[in-house]
Amino acid sequence: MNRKTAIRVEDLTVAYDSRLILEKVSLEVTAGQIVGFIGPNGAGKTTLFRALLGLIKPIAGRVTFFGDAGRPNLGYVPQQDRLDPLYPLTVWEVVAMGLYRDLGPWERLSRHKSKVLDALKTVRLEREYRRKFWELSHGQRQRALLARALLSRPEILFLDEPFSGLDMESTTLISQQLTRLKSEQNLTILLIHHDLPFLRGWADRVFWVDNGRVSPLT
Ligand SMILES: Nc1ncnc2c1ncn2[C@@H]1O[C@H](COP(=O)(O)OP(=O)(O)OP(=O)(O)O)[C@@H](O)[C@H]1O
Repeated sequence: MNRKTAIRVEDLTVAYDSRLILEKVSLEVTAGQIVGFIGPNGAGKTTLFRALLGLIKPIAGRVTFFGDAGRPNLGYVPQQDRLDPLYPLTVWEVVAMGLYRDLGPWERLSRHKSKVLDALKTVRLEREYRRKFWELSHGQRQRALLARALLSRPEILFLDEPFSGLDMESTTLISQQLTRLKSEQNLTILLIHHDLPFLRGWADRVFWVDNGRVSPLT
């Protein structure tokens, strides 16, 4: 494996209680690629992402990043329905959370205003920043969550159904931004999406998740 392999998964097995969800999954993701995951509801796509992110402990197997260089900075945009709807934060505050990892203990967020503003501009939300996050449309919220993830400068970005419920305009905006980040910053992007023709046309590779297995479609 060389630096060009962003993620290497070997014989990954994940279970909830005693129920096997993923069984001996092996795959590789090349750095700087957009990789789609598709499969039936409940097949284990989110579980795969959570295991790769280190949020669930697998019962067996190994995940290595960039030739075993330790855990890189991983960005994650979960499905919106898994967020806490009571969050009373503004759009600005939600996006600025992407900076927390970089801030020193006494450093003030206000020093980084321009970074937050740039991130908001990337997803065309610069005029919405004072609004409450939960007052935004679904598509605008998705864009804010992407801006938050990008602000943390991930080396690998995981997106769980980033286009679900989005209109054409937001889908096009987000997919164009992701393609740009891939080309300009060699960002590795993994996403779950249910539209196979779209994935075939846009992603570099597509994996099918079903029956505990993950197999390449393209
Ligand atoms: N925390 C949990 N505890 C127990 N079972 C779980 C947990 N999370 C998910 N599951 C179960 O594991 C299976 C895989 O769920 P997962 O969310 O990974 O599927 P998915 O492919 O992402 O589905 P969808 O396309 O519907 O989002 C499902 O049967 C689900 O009910």
